[in-house]
Amino acid sequence: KTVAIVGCPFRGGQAKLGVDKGPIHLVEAGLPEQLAELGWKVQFDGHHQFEEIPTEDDPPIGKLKNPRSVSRVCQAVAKVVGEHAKKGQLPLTLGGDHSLAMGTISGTLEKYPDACVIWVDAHADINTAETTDSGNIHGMPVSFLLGIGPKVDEFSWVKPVLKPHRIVYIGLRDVDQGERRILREYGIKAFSMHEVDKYGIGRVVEMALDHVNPGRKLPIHLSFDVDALDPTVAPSTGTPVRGGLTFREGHYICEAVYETGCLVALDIMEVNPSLADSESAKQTVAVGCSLARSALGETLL
Ligand SMILES: CN[C@](CCCC[B-](O)(O)O)(CCN1CCCCC1)C(=O)O
Ligand SMILES: [Mn+2]
Ligand SMILES: [Mn+2]
Ligand SMILES: [Mn+2]
Repeated sequence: KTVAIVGCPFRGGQAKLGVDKGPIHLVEAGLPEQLAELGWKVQFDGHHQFEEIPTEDDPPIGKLKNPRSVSRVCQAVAKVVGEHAKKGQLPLTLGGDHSLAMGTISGTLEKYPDACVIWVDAHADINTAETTDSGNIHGMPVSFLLGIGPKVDEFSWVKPVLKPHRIVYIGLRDVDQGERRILREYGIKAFSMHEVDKYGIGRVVEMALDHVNPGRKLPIHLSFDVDALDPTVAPSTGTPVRGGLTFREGHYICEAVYETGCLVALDIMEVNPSLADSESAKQTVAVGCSLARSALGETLL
């Protein structure tokens, strides 16, 4: 089986410099070789070069920042991920900020329209053009994929391919008021850190899978934002929030998803190697690599 590494050095969905260097550091840390070690055929045709749209040519649309750049890059990513999936490969997208998931999930659902999404994150990333306060599109990809909120012409290429009952969240602990309303209104299932504490990660993952993939028959797209982990575990990321998943809880999710045999696509997002001292940056990159390995079959015994 082939894993196709899609390196996406992109930071337009948010304001901090450095998250575009995430893919470069993950690859330099040896991720391709580590996956080959696991028995995967690894295809990595170099990081994708996205031509930058100069900021003066990409003024905000309403509150949305860098809209044209985000849209263009995500559309390119959707094509690339879709192509790899159609070739029967498993696309592993390395971010870059989480706005990229608009592209990756669009690509996956083109090949696997029934795929379900497991979204591991401190945040719901479901703000609409109306509810966002930051205008940072990395806080919005899920709303575009669901086709909810006011239409934004720039993003008309994003089709409403995702259904509310086909996504489940694990790790939420920083959800805006507008997002809480949307989660309730659309009946979207979310296991926050409260549920992780209450039931334990094993039960939470089982309940999450039972919700989106009851017979374990549907393909799974796992979109992992490293800020789901506690900042002591993954410090070098743009929007850290205390009270997150332990190293083991994060890896358990990946191991359990792999065990279903349903994984068809994986995103490792929001690794920003420039936000902390080099030790913490290295630690965060190493965690990104080990999460990917666990989701792709690495076991402890
Ligand atoms: C919770 N929503 C935030 C963060 C989105 C994080 C995106 B991710 O990809 O890293 O998950 C924060 C919105 N504001 C809340 C009030 C204080 C300032 C930030 C947003 O900008 O929409
Ligand atoms: Mn490629
Ligand atoms: Mn996110
Ligand atoms: Mn997040």
